[in-house]
Amino acid sequence: MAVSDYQLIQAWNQVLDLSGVQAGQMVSILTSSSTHPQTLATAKIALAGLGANMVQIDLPPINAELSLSRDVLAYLGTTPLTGNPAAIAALKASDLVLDLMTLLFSPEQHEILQSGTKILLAAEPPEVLVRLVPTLEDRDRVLQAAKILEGAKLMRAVSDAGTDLHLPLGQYPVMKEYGFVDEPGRWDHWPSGFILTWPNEGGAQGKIVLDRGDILLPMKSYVADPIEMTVENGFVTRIEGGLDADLLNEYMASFDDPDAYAMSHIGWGLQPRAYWSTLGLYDKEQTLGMDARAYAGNFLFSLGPNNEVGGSRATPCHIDIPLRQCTVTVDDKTVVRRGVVCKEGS
Ligand SMILES: O=c1ccc(O)c[nH]1
Repeated sequence: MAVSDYQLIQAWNQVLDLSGVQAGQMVSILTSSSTHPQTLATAKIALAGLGANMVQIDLPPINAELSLSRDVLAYLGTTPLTGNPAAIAALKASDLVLDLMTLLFSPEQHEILQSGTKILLAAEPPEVLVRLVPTLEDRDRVLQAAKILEGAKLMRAVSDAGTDLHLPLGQYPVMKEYGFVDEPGRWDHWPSGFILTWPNEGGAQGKIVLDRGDILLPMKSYVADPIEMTVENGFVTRIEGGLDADLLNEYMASFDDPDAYAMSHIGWGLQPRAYWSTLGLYDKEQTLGMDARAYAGNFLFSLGPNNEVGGSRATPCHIDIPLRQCTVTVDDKTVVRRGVVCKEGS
């Protein structure tokens, strides 16, 4: 429901403070046609109140003729920044980029981060931003989980529905999403609150069963009939089930890209203020579904790109699938038991 400008300015103040924004620092606001006007207007007021130096870079939307979905997280890789050296130069010259457009998983994002610039993505609607405004406790929770995941050799996910997934680790770094950018060169997403990494190339093996009620993104649907995925040597080789499986198969086949079936990021949700049920309360185009990705106790796996962590796969097809009721272990620690986050990875 509607958020007052005052409330959203307060939320921006909290996020910018946690992100260490100082008076005089250079902040670029990256926008496009999908940018929410209230999010933009209140960001500018909060930045002015901090005495930050700001510029807005507005870019035309792209990929409309290529993407079957209007969701900005559905079709990745090329972005309105691709091939725009003037805009990239401005962002690299900034201390912080507020990405109200969505650069996720793009080569340009890497280039900008490597210059030391921080990037904070904020594309959910104002009421979700306000409800899930990040806190230091959110960061602590994610950093605790990162301590367990960093250096680990194996993640496993099992469920009564039949999931039994073996995910060797070590090749890729851990990504911590807690909603603000407190170090140079860091990317984060407000709202979030989850931990992720990638399985070793070709290492993921086993079976994933999407049970009734599990979520498909960007479809933004709750699975009605179970979908069974076979994972062999890091790729999903079979997707079987009923109508949901048929819909997913057609959508993924439309990319005509074998990399779309590669295992992408894996991890679990840690955000207590996010809910599995929220997705059902929004029109599909009103949210990216970050509640679904972040709710505490999900096992979130993804298909498609791994360029985010230096891999070679930049497929535009990106599917995020948070599962309920899974038990997730990292080496000998249980981090989620039947959909409930364990304290300290007991
Ligand atoms: O914040 C995000 C959003 C989508 C995704 O796949 C990962 N992290």
